[in-house]
Amino acid sequence: MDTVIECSALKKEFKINKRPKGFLGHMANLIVPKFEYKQAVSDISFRINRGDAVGFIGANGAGKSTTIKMLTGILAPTEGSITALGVHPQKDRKQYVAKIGAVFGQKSQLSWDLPVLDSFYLLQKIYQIPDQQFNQTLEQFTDILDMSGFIEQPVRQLSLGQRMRADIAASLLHKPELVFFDEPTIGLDVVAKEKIREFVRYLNREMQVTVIFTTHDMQDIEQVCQRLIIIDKGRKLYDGTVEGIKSTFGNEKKLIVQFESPACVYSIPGVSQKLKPNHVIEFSFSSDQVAVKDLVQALLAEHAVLDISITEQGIEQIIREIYEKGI
Ligand SMILES: Nc1ncnc2c1ncn2[C@@H]1O[C@H](COP(=O)(O)OP(=O)(O)OP(=O)(O)O)[C@@H](O)[C@H]1O
Repeated sequence: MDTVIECSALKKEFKINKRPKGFLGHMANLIVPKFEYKQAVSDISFRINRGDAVGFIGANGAGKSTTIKMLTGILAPTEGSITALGVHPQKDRKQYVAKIGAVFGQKSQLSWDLPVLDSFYLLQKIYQIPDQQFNQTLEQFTDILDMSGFIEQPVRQLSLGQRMRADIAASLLHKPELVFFDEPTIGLDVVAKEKIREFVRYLNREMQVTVIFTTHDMQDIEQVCQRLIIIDKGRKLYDGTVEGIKSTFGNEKKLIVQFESPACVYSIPGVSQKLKPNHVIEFSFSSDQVAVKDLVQALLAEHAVLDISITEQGIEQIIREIYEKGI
């Protein structure tokens, strides 16, 4: 398989100036500055193949942005190695940036006061995109990203959703093979998020662009990515399919039963009970250990039941528990 990114034992340490408090401390710091070291990424290795759509997730401060910055060549790793698209992202920066795209949800690459289209023309010059290719790509993106209504407006007048679509188009005009999306759906409403996901899916599946996607929204992951890398405190916690994480960790089920009258259900092995108002009991169990059918049959045999519903752990809940308890 064609490897697009290979990184090995990546480590990033930030040197932080530790300023003592007060005027004297400030003066002392000028003469003998004191530093401390912050380990943002401790040991991360993975390989990404052409055509992959990889969700790169972790709790706040886990080291996602730092890793993405190393992969895009913005930051140099303290230790470890990266080869991406056959080159060294930092040493061969010029060659590398011509082949990659990066979309940062928190930061626009468009000029605030210029109409969107003018920023696009500027990028055409920077990337030296031939007119015919540029016009064709622009027409295609204007259509798919529904930009015709605002493409001539200055960026500062756009809504967040419009700005994000324009930013995505801007980062793709030079037809990169590999695109990094760093929280592209942050702050968007459900419809706007859906449009972005649809477009990234199209990019990955129809245009075979390799996608690395960081987000805190698990719907992004479920709808866009096949593979998931979870990092925690600068280390890789999980690397596998999205389906795999659901089948491995998503066995927890809840059966919510409303009884006709206050019910006392005997303890059932492997099942925990929580009493709720209106004669409702919530039974929690692992589908590995207890079959739903057996549990329902046992309850119906002994009690008059008004209503039954069952809930499964969604990916959101699975990931929350992994962040809280580890793997
Ligand atoms: N330039 C920097 N100088 C010092 N420390 C930094 C710097 N950049 C990041 N860090 C620290 O490194 C750790 C990892 O930060 P990073 O931004 O990579 O996390 P993240 O997973 O992207 O978090 P979030 O989801 O909140 O964006 C944090 O503790 C952060 O404070």
